Amino acid sequence: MSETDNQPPVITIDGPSGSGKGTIAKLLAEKLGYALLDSGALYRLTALAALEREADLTDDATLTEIADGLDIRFEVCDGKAAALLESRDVTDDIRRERVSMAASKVAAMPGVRAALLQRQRDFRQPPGLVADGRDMGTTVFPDAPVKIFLTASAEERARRRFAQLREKGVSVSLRDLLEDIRARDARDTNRAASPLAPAEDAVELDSTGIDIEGVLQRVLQLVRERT
Ligand SMILES: Nc1ncnc2c1ncn2[C@@H]1O[C@H](COP(=O)(O)OP(=O)(O)OP(=O)(O)O)[C@@H](O)[C@H]1O
Ligand SMILES: Nc1ccn([C@H]2C[C@H](O)[C@@H](COP(=O)(O)O)O2)c(=O)n1
Repeated sequence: MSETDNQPPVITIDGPSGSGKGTIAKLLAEKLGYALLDSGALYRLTALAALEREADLTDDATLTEIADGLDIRFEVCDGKAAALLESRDVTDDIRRERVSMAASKVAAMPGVRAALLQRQRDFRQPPGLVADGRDMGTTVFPDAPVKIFLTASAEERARRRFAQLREKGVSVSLRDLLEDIRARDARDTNRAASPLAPAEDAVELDSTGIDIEGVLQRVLQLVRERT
């Protein structure tokens, strides 16, 4: 496997919300025995901390201070990954819609992104790392040997989220979910700081109509070809 400056290799998986990045990143990390970085969780934790402090979600200086001072940990509890904020298990809280929306605002702040940069790079460890997010291949790990940009149509992503929430017993309208997805896509793509975009050397993979196993097999094929 190619390594830059003797650094452990990184496989980056970027793409819009609901494209399946988190699912594929987790399966791939398990398969390869690599560490896993869910970078979105860092923005969600920052957003939750900001909401709890009733911070102004447009005030970059305040949000940057919150991101800089975040007391967070990731642990595995009963085989499940847990996110802790100030030693409280907030795994479910950071997935709530209010936090999703806040995370997308917080993530647009250049100071917040700068504050979280080194924390993300610190996840790189032997034998390797799978990192999922929006700017893993462009900004956080530009030297990654394998970069994937995973997409799916907005309608398909809304249907996936709808099924996921229905399974959890959460009642939502497909139309509202589609609107939310489009709003988050627009915010993630149009922001000035590290917008959602494929790296020049990323391989784009459209997962519309391909099941999880099918996507995983294509990604594994790419990893084999490029490492
Ligand atoms: N190829 C696929 N076919 C069908 N369902 C899928 C596929 N990939 C993922 N899913 C399902 O879609 C939902 C969203 O997937 P996931 O959370 O991995 O997306 P994501 O890109 O990480 O989203 P976010 O950026 O919002 O965290 C999950 O319920 C997952 O099981
Ligand atoms: N590298 C990243 C990761 C995430 N974000 C933003 C995008 C979302 O609005 C929010 C939560 O991410 P998710 O858990 O849905 O993947 O954080 C980002 O800007 N950069």
